[in-house]
Amino acid sequence: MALSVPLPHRNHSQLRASRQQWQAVPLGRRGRSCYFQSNSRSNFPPIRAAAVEAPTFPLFQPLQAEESPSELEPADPDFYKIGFVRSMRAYGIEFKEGPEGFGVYASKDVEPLRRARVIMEIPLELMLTVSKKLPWMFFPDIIPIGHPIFDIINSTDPEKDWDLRLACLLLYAFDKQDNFWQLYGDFLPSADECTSLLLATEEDLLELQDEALASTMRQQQKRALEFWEKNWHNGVPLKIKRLARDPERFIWAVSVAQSRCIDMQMRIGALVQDANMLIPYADMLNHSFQPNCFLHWRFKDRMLEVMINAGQRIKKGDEMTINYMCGQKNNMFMQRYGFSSAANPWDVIEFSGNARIHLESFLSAFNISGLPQEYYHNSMDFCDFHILILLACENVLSSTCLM
Ligand SMILES: C[S@@+](CC[C@H](N)C(=O)[O-])C[C@H]1O[C@@H](n2cnc3c(N)ncnc32)[C@H](O)[C@@H]1O
Repeated sequence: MALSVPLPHRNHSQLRASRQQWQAVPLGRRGRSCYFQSNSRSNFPPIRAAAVEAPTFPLFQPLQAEESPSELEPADPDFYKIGFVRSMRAYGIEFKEGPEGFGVYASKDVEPLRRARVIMEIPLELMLTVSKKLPWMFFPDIIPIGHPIFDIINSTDPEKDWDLRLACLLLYAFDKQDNFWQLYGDFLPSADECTSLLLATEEDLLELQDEALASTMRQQQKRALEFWEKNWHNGVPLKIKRLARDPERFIWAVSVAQSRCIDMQMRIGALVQDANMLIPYADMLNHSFQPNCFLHWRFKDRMLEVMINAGQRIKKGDEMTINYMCGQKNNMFMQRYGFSSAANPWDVIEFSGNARIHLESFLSAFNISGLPQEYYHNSMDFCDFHILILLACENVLSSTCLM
């Protein structure tokens, strides 16, 4: 898809206003402190595009400054407590909430080590897991045999409907007495806080100014709505009805599934299965194209570990991040997570003209002493414009250029 980066500028205040209808969904982040009450929920822009106004040539604009630590609020102590009593462990990190929702931050300096270092341990029992292929396997096995939610899950398309299955499991977990997710659900973003475009109104979608993306999202909304209508009709038993009394609740659950699911392999006995997982606490890690952390299974102890990349120096207050999707353009990030990034190295500007930029001038502006051979145009003095745009991204500069 010939999508340019950044995505077109959007008017967030208009978007917020048009999202009010979704606020009826009951779940919301518990213990939201005075900071948020006084600043209102509109601290969460509903849809985040990478775009900022770009009146001048974007190559020479500095990247936007990081969120200032002073805007972050510590997570409610209950957020830790509910996990700690179930053997979730966190080392040298803290969870904080800011205008862009929750994130994970270093609570102390970390010197670079030759080996990766653990910052979170999350027991398998706390995760919600559905195998990717038939026969559907759930872990933990919370659905009793014969429960009608299993028939609903069974009616999904094995190839395409992973998000609907996970949403059903999540809604079931919220309803199950004493299930961990009843407590953890209080810390998930509510419908007006969630950036997923599944929750966007038609007005929001029109403002995307990306007809292909808007049309994909309309189809996804229709698919989720039709699924709810088919399975939550008047005749269903109360134990199904109460899981999602209205379509908004179901579509919210699908958006949580889409924006928080991690695809991993899990091992049950000798069997290794591809699975879709909702992993509490690890799902508070935000995305970066230059992540300082990664996820790692310790099968023996049925633990998922979040680890700091080997050799990484981390300063107290730094955000810990993982890479959600490698090699995907911004339209995919918007579709799945509701944000895009000007720093996405996989999004190139399609440039159809034959303009070239004088290489010497460009290189000296960036203090670069040379480029790999394949980046040069026919003549050694000029370089394609789109290559220069790419090189302006920090990622590419650090990995390809001889600075
Ligand atoms: C897995 S959750 C991460 C935790 C999330 N911040 C929260 O408050 O629950 C993914 C969501 O976080 C937000 N997010 C993560 N990384 C981001 C980034 N680099 N830029 C903007 N939003 C991001 C988006 O709303 C995305 O849908």
